[in-house]
Amino acid sequence: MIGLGVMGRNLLLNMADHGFAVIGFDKDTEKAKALETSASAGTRVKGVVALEEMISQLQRPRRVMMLVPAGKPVDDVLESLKPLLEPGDIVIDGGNSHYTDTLRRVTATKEAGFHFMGVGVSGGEQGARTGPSIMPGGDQEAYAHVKPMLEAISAKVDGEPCVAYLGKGAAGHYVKMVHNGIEYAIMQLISESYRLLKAAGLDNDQLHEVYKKWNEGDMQSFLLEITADIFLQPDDKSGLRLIDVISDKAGSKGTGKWTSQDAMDLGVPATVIDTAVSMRTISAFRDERVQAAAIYKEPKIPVPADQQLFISQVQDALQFATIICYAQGMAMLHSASSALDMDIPLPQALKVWRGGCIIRSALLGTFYNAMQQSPGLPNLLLNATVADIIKGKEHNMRAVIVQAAQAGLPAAGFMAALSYFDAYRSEKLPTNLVQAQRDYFGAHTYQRIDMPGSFHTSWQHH
Ligand SMILES: NC(=O)C1=CN([C@@H]2O[C@H](COP(=O)(O)OP(=O)(O)OC[C@H]3O[C@@H](n4cnc5c(N)ncnc54)[C@H](OP(=O)(O)O)[C@@H]3O)[C@@H](O)[C@H]2O)C=CC1
Ligand SMILES: O=C(CO)[C@H](O)[C@H](O)COP(=O)(O)O
Repeated sequence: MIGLGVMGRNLLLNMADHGFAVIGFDKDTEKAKALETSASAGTRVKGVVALEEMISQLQRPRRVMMLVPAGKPVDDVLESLKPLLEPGDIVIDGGNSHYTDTLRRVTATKEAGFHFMGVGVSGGEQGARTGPSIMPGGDQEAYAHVKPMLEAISAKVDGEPCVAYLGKGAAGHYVKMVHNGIEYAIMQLISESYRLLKAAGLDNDQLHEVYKKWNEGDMQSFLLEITADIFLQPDDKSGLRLIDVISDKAGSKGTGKWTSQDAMDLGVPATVIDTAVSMRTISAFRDERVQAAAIYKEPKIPVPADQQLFISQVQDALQFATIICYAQGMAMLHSASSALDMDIPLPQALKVWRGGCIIRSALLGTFYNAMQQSPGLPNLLLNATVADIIKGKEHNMRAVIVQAAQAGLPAAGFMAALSYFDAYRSEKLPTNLVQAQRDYFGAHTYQRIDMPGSFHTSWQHH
């Protein structure tokens, strides 16, 4: 393992726990030593400070994994490995690399004679240590060599490993990118639900109870579970709850933005993901928001007095919108699979996400069944079971948006989800007017509903 940070160190110790003899490389002697001291008793873990020493001790074909920051560090590691590797050796990039970088590296390393695989890993620190969700793609021959180990260290759901071969080329990193886009979107929706519930008067203890209860039902998910926990965390510096002293400026490393950018390139609407990315961006404009808050006062319409009813409406709205996030992400994978020649097995991607990863949720079982029934399904919203859930939540979704809009509470993610739904389920959209406008000013032509072909009109000024 190259890169003994949060993910690399924990994943390596996980491998050791499953009986594999492992070596970790770090330039820093202390970090290399710390790896050995943190290993479980009886495991075979070695920390080294020279890459040559690590490579020379590996069995052939050598299996080298890196978990370093995306971008230049991955290229640097590859450069330093090149003179040390032999034909047939396997290099795995387990980080959040952009899939186009992975494609470039696959080609470059093939010329050098060794295998390069992009493998998405999700689960954070704890998941890496005890069982992450793993998304491999690319070279099938190389995958056969690492499959037993990846299956051993992955999370398990109903005894099945949360790892599967997810397609050609950079499919592993592509699926991980979309996973992160969905992650951004669901986190945004949960944060909006938090804002709405706070406006209805809930304190941190009540918020904890609400999210805990939601997490016990059919909405069960990792993100709801940690959300419930967050409201109870005390702050040792202020004596307040930690959530109340955390700045509202949210950071990001880019995978959500990449998902949105790629959705645009593919021509697949991923509006909740786009909104989540934009909302993180607007969160960074703190100074301007403070100025704007002084100019534009919140409307004086409170959210309704019936707190229990409102909580149940928000619960339904959150589930409705969360389903839309998965539907948009899966529609993207459906399209990318053929457009980018990756042959992504969509049911397998859902199966891999059922455990270990940040977006794991009880809903994944329903989605997996939907995709198993019809693997070519372009959108989860077209599945009958999913449609029944959506129809059951639709009324409350609308009710929450009306109340959020009247109270002046930001709920862009919820609104994006409903707007997408309303457009997707519309047999007729008003975009006939857009076509007329394009032809009017730019002679871009239009199609008619009553006969085939392209038409242009010399539009009259009236
Ligand atoms: N943290 C998370 O929850 C998740 C992270 N990821 C992805 O996994 C990758 C690693 O993330 P994470 O473990 O959190 O990051 P960390 O910053 O914790 O660790 C990165 C490690 O890479 C090492 N490193 C950096 N540059 C080089 C280099 N050129 N050569 C050798 N080693 C290098 C660092 O060493 P040093 O400290 O000495 O510089 C450090 O040990 C990233 O791509 C990240 O996006 C994926 C899933 C979840
Ligand atoms: O890949 C992950 C989880 O699946 C990482 O935690 C990722 O870094 C989160 O993205 P960001 O830092 O942009 O919020």
